[in-house]
Amino acid sequence: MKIAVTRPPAKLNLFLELLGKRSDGFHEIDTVMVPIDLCDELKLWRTDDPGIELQVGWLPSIEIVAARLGVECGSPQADSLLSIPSGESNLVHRALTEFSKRLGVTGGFGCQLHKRIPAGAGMGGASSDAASALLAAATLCDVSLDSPFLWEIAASIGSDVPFFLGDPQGGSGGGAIRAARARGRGEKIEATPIQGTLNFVVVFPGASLSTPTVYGHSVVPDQPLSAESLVAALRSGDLAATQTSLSNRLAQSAKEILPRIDEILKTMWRFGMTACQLTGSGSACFAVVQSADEARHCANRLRSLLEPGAFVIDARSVSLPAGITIGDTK
Ligand SMILES: C[C@](O)(CO)[C@H](O)COP(=O)(O)OP(=O)(O)OC[C@H]1O[C@@H](n2ccc(N)nc2=O)[C@H](O)[C@@H]1O
Ligand SMILES: Nc1ncnc2c1ncn2[C@@H]1O[C@H](COP(=O)(O)OP(=O)(O)OP(=O)(O)O)[C@@H](O)[C@H]1O
Repeated sequence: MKIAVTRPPAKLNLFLELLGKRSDGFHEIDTVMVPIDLCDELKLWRTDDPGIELQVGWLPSIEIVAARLGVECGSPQADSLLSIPSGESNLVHRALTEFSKRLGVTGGFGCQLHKRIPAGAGMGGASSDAASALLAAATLCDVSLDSPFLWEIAASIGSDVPFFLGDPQGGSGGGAIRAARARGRGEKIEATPIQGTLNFVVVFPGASLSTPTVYGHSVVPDQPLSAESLVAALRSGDLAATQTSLSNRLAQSAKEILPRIDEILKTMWRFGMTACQLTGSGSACFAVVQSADEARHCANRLRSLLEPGAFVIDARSVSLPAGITIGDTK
């Protein structure tokens, strides 16, 4: 039996500006996103019976993840942070159902999803899983990875999903999941070259935020900021200019909803991580630091201060082949 194996990456928003409120209830946005080396794990195979069989778990284990977040397994706090749907409300289930319908796939799919990316963190976990499921299903069904209908399905599932399909021109074969600027409601993707690698410290404060709620509380500015200076800094590899061009218009709304975000950012600042901000609609915060060593050092110091009760990692920007590895089970 052929098994597609893939590792959906998380993302960080280095820039996010609100350009206006649309009649469909979404906001017109301008954002720059970077995939990072914090990844879920997804395996997908075809089945004779129609339907989607989805198994979900946490890595390394739900007990270890709960302990780091300082919540008791089985408690309401753990449920709100760690319960991942395995039915139709999982974006992977929705993606595979839509794919099967659009392509007229005979039979169904079996999927094993192991999570590392926190949910409600602004790191695109569910969206990335859905995009990877589409790429894996296309590979198993011999459908080209740059088929326009994959992007249509992705855009219908969520504004962040197309970013994780990768840039068809981005690599040999299926393209690459890499830094990009996204506009519209986030589904219009334009690759943004990064010179070198960015190093991050990421803090998930052990509380999830609802994307619609954060957007709903946000204010569209009269004079929106432009992403151009950040795009130029990324292209030239100018780290200082990148650090001073970070911006996220959703941060104010997220801090009002979850004041712990402001506490985390102030702590990061005090530890010398002055280029720090919220990612996406939160709740996770990140800092851009000088090197991988500094990221490891700062993460270790913050971890000893914040864990249990938060999730602290060092991470780096990545560019990943959208192509999927196909294995065979004996
Ligand atoms: C905050 C970001 O993660 C930044 O990358 C994205 O803009 C949100 O992407 P997402 O989670 O895939 O969002 P969706 O599932 O498409 O939309 C969830 C809800 O967020 C709000 N929303 C989302 C995207 C957008 N451009 N404007 C919005 O106002 C809407 O209330 C929408 O109903
Ligand atoms: N594959 C999935 N992984 C995690 N959560 C999922 C998944 N599918 C659906 N969900 C539900 O979606 C909620 C939001 O998950 P997550 O925050 O990862 O989504 P996202 O919109 O891709 O990311 P962001 O936090 O950037 O908005 C979760 O709390 C969970 O209830």
